[in-house]
Order: sequence, then structure tokens, then C-alpha cells
Amino acid sequence: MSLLSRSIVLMRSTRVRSGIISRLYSSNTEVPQFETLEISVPKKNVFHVEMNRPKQLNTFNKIMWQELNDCFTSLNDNSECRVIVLSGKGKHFTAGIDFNSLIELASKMEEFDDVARKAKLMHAYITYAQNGITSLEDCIKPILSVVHNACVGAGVDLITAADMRYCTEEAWFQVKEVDLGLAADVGTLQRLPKVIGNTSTARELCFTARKLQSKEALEIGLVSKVFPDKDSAIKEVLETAEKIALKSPVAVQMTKKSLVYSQSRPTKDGLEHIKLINQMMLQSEDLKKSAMAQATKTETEFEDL
Ligand SMILES: CCC/C=C/C=C/C(=O)SCCNC(=O)CCNC(=O)[C@H](O)C(C)(C)COP(=O)(O)OP(=O)(O)OC[C@H]1O[C@@H](n2cnc3c(N)ncnc32)[C@H](O)[C@@H]1OP(=O)(O)O
Repeated sequence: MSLLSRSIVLMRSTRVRSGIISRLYSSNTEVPQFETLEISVPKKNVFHVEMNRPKQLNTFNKIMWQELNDCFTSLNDNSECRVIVLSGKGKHFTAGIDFNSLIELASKMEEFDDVARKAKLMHAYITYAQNGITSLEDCIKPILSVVHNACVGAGVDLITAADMRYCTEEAWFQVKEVDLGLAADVGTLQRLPKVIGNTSTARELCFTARKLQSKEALEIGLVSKVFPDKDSAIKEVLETAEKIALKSPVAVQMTKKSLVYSQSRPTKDGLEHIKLINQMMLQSEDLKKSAMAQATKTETEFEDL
């Protein structure tokens, strides 16, 4: 088998288990089913994605990287889904990458002697993992993440690709990669400095791998709010999600599109981009409905987008 075929098999073998099977909930909303993620619809138009490997501390394995990508791509295309809440089941939010998957990867690398061929395999693996994380940013629906207890390594990559971050009092965060002898490579180095708006603190966290407790996470702006426990966090964040879900999906989704587009581009480019979007979207019936509701101080409903 060629190197390319091996890489493709390595990446695609997960698809068999993570096929998108629709399931009907009481709300008649169709949700995709996964092995490492559980999806529910606790409120109208609000989807809850839970990392579901509690025994493995929600560590990221080969299947999970793929399923994250499949999940957020599927929710991006699901018109009933307007807002997403992301959390983890079990004791911790996540303990980062699954060490067993690193061992598996190392043994695959052993099959090659040549550095270029090893590098190509590694390139494919990193791309695969990056795609799992970047799918959150590419998903046009707002994603509200809720961290409890440990959020280590890949967990920080994950939440910095989400739109909003909340946590519990006992939560802590750690950009652990340097302690494992590697530079973080699936998003933290690119997104964390922008998320907290402070390159000095971001670099300190990345260089030292020190634990960041919830109180300081709030102070530096990594999270928007700290809750006493997970139950109250999920309850309140779902309420925030519901408020967003009641707004025009055109307005909310184009807002995310513009924010994401503008975060790494000059202001002028962002302004041009939103002009092109709004020359169409301002013609939507959502604008008239919203304006009327505001003017008459009444509530209105919007069609799914
Ligand atoms: C191309 C991909 C790029 C991605 C890179 C990503 C990099 C990273 O994510 S770097 C960070 C890696 N993670 C860690 O270093 C965390 C290691 N774990 C811990 O520090 C602790 O387990 C933790 C503080 C999270 C939880 O502590 P707690 O006391 O609650 O549990 P433990 O007794 O330590 O662990 C319970 C069992 O889980 C096993 N385990 C923990 N972490 C991992 C892991 N990352 N992968 C696999 N298994 C893990 C731990 O060994 C225990 O197993 P057992 O003894 O069999 O019960």
C-alpha cells in the first residue's frame, strides 16, 4: 500500500463508526449520532453537544477528531440548529489528546525509515486534527462552551475555536504541550492571543504550561462567566443560547460569519466583506420582522435558515 493510501485509510477508517444516522427526538428534530459525542436538543433550536468519553476523560482520539468535524459540519447545515452548547460528560471537560492515539501514531511512523515519508504521515495527521477543531469556527452557528474541572492541551484548542467560553469554579486550563516536548499545533497558538487580547499572558501560558484557575481565566477574559457548579453553568448557558436562538438566524449567523472573517484581516477587508453579505441579507424578511417587533414592542418568530 502506498504512503498516500495508508494516510487515507488512517484518516477515513473512522468514518465507518461515525456515520451520520438520524434519530428522532420528541421535538421531531433530527440529530446526528456519534460514538464520541452525544447530541441532544434541550430547547427549541438549541443543540447540546457533549463530549462522551467519560471513562477516557474525554480525551481526543482518532475517532473524536473526525466526529467533531462531522458533527459541526452537520450542525452547520441543519437549519433547525441555531445555537450550540458544547460541554463534556464525566469528571473532566477533557484531559487533551489521548496518549494511546499518540502511541498508535508513533507505531505507524515506525513503518517508514525515511524522514520525508514520516513527515508526510505526520502532516496528514495534524491536518486531520486541525480540521476537527477548525470545524467549530467554520460552523456558522454560535457555539457556547462550558468547561468543568480539567481543560488540558487539545481542550484549550477546542474552546478557543468556540464563540463563547464559560466555566465552573473548580475549572482549570492548561496549555500543556511544551511539557510534552511539542509546540501546540491545532489552534491554541493562533487563537488564544486573540481570544484574550493579551499576547504577553498568552505567551506566558504557552511557554510555562502553568495551570490557569477559573478566577484568573475570568480576569484575563478567557471565559465570560464563572458558575458555582456544572449544573448551574449548563442551565444558565442554555438560557443564553435560547435567547440567541429567538433572534433572527440571518442576523446571528451573518454576525458570526463577519466576526470570524474579520478576526485575522484588516478592518477594511472586513467592512467590504460585510457589505457584500448585507447587500443581500438586508433584503431578508427578518429585517422587516425585527424592525416591526422593535417598533411595536412585540415578539416575533423567524423561519429557520
Ligand atoms: C496532531 C494532534 C495534536 C494535538 C495535540 C494535543 C496535545 C495535548 O492535548 S497535550 C495534553 C495532554 N494531556 C495531558 O498531559 C493530561 C494528562 N492527564 C492528567 O494530567 C490527569 O489525568 C488529569 C489532571 C487530566 C486528571 O487527573 P485525575 O486525577 O482526575 O485522573 P487520573 O487518575 O490522572 O487519570 C485517570 C485515568 O485516565 C488516564 N489518562 C489521563 N490523561 C490521559 C490522556 N491524555 N490519555 C490517555 N489516558 C489518560 C490516566 O492514565 C488514568 O488511567 P488509569 O491509571 O488506567 O486509571
